[in-house]
Amino acid sequence: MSDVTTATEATGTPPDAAPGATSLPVAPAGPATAVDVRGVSKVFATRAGTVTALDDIHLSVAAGEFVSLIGPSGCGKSTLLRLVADLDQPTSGEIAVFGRPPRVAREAQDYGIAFQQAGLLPWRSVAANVELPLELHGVGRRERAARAAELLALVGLTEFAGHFPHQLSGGMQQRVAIARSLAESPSLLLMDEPFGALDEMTRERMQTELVRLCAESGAAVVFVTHSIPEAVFLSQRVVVMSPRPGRIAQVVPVDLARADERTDDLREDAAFFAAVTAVREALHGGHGADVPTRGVDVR
Ligand SMILES: Nc1ncnc2c1ncn2[C@@H]1O[C@H](COP(=O)(O)OP(=O)(O)OP(=O)(O)O)[C@@H](O)[C@H]1O
Repeated sequence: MSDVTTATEATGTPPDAAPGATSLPVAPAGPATAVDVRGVSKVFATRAGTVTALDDIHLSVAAGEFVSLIGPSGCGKSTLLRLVADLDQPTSGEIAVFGRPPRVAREAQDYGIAFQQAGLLPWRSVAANVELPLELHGVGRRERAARAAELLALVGLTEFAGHFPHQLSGGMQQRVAIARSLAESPSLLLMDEPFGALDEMTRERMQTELVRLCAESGAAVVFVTHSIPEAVFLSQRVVVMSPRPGRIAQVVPVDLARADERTDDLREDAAFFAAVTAVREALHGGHGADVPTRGVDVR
């Protein structure tokens, strides 16, 4: 059974921005629920038969809330995110993004996307890739350039603005994709293992920056990860999924510091370790943390 009854009670208004932080436009006020998934199932037809990737998923993500999805490889995390992003359709059930069907939300560009594959346009420079969503929305050249410069500084790629994607490492390309997803200060970010290709130090820095940016801009985030500490550091709730057919096994609330106070010190905190343990136990279905779970990084 899906443990989602607490979903809509989630935190609403994000806290005030940290002093001295880079200022970003605040997402426009909208419906209190960013993502509403009701009884969603997804069955894929393959040559070998059917694969039930998701079974009766119920999940609500409040505006401004950070929710991570974690679970063993193949449990349907990416599929769920793709359905929310309107990259595929559910077999049954309903999804709403800020109260609208995913297709309408996609056309209105209600959300930014950063997926595993960076998906950059190879013929455009790094800066031009970051500017693309702004260009599509008719933002003027000067404003686009200023925004791209700000975002590239944020992801540590200022010196590479004029480079082309093939001249960057996989991790650097991923950072460009993250910068692009933030370009329009979306009210919702859909992120599928966006930090998977980064080295540990860059990854932690990006986590800290992301949590700060989201607190500041009021964006809700649905974040797929294989890392328990990453999920705990970033999230207000961690949704633990069970192996195929993907179901929500448990929703673990993370009661740590306010989002804009989640600094690196938190990673050493007893409350942080307690939350990591709670997620680990949920993943193992109460069987203890020494049972390996395929595809989940417990470090
Ligand atoms: N287009 C597709 N056609 C057929 N089966 C698919 C398709 N996409 C996903 N699946 C299957 O659906 C299940 C869920 O896949 P999904 O990629 O969502 O899992 P995941 O939890 O994101 O996995 P991982 O952690 O390894 O990235 C898997 O069994 C996968 O093989």
